[in-house]
Amino acid sequence: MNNNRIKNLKINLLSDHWYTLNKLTYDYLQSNGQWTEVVRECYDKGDGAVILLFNKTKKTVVLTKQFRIPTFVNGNEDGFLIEACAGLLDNDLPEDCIKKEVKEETGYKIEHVEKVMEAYSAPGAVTEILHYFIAEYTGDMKINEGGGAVNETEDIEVLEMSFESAVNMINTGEIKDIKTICLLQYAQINNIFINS
Ligand SMILES: Nc1nc2c(ncn2[C@@H]2O[C@H](COP(=O)(O)OP(=O)(O)O[C@H]3O[C@H](CO)[C@@H](O)[C@H](O)[C@@H]3O)[C@@H](O)[C@H]2O)c(=O)[nH]1
Ligand SMILES: [Mg+2]
Repeated sequence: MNNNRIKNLKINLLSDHWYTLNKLTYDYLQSNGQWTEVVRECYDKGDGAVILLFNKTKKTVVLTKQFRIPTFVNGNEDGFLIEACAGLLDNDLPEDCIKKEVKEETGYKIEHVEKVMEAYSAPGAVTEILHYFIAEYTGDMKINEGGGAVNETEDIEVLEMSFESAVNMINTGEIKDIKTICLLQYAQINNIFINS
């Protein structure tokens, strides 16, 4: 951390029941030359990784569907969200984390992943940086049903659909998850079904 426009950073813990919510107080040097005290709440749930699994021959992708309570209390009628497979890093490297999540959530055992970008998920309030990957999958890589880690009470449906329908679901609003939209649009822009 290195920025001569902030000083006196104080961190006060508000909650650490599961992840960590802190209140950060700091002095910020505005562009007009004045120092002002700023208070911001900052939610630290760790960093994560996400992946778009795609099959070039079938022109399909594998996505997941699960209940997401924050969306249920904010306009998502049944609370179920279609997402690219993703997980929290815990203490793993992003590449190791995403291979583990793919196996747990979708049942595919993948060896090769390609990192395509990193991005902050919600920089005004959440610390998370997300590592974005793509990888090819084939039927013979399927080693179990997926569905998520039982001991974490995950209940994940695995969806395989054409890339075209997935992209169309962004337009219809059936896909409304930012990391998933980013990856599908990355795939479109970079023609991954043709080039990679
Ligand atoms: N008991 C309890 N369990 C929790 C809580 N919050 C999360 N969990 C559990 O922690 C596990 C997290 O599962 P992962 O697959 O590792 O993460 P994820 O929820 O899919 O998160 C991914 O998507 C997020 C949303 O887009 C990303 O923010 C995140 O970085 C990651 O990519 C799940 O079993 C979930 O039930 C909580 O407050 N209490
Ligand atoms: Mg997950």
